Amino acid sequence: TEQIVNLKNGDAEATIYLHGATVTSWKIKGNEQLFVSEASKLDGSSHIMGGVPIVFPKFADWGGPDRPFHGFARITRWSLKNKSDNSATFELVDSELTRSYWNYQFKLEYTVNIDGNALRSCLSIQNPSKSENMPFEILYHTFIRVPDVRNITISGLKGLKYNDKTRNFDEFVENRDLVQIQGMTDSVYRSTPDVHLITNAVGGKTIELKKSGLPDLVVWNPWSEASKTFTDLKPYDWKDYVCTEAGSVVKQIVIGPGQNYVATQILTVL
Ligand SMILES: O=P(O)(O)OC[C@H]1O[C@@H](O)[C@H](O)[C@@H](O)[C@@H]1O
Repeated sequence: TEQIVNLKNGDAEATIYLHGATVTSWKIKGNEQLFVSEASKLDGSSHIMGGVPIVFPKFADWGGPDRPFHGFARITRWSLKNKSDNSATFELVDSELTRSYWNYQFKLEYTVNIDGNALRSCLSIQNPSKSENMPFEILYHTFIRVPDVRNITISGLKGLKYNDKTRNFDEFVENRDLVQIQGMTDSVYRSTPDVHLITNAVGGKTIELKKSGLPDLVVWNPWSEASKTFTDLKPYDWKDYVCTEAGSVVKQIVIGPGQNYVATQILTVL
């Protein structure tokens, strides 16, 4: 059976694993824009450490070791529904396994499309139940490849509240115009604007992250010490990426019977 899907459109290429529907490669003129650790498992035995994993239906811990951290969508094989040269649509529906973690019916439809300098990810989250509301969290766990994480900046966060997981999850207000990564960073910013710019990405370029249906932004980099605690990271990987994770994780989204919710991310190399 097929493990990966390849897309091509002019100068752009992308690869998506059916495992987790994780985009693992996005190249413009041969230049890789995403980071995947060489230590990552790619055989379906764990989530992929890099690319764009999808976090659903819960961000982070959600009750004991039985429930997979960051949800089950990134560790489940999705099915391929449609494919053209430049786009592919994947689907994930509830199963006995997903209901054992989370007892809801659901259908996720995920379309990835490459066009010019843009990678578009569009998720439709559907509640097929006739009677039950469906509460969930959703997040694109994007690993942006960078030459040196110490030189990047992230715009659009000044004045916003965030919870800092490296400091007891306490709440702070961001006072920097441009956020830099100068140590271990694990911040959950809430209600952020729909556009953020990440500077000094591959080739010194700026990446625009545009989101809709995704109010929050998590910024994560483990830095050198914490890196060692991840078996799926190499010791120096932390320098080569920043995670800018567009999501709805502070407040759960609740959709009624028969409703759906659309969450979109567009990354563009400017
Ligand atoms: O190793 P994982 O499960 O992909 O998680 C990586 C990181 O993901 C981030 O989203 C979290 O904020 C971090 O706390 C976490 O360490």
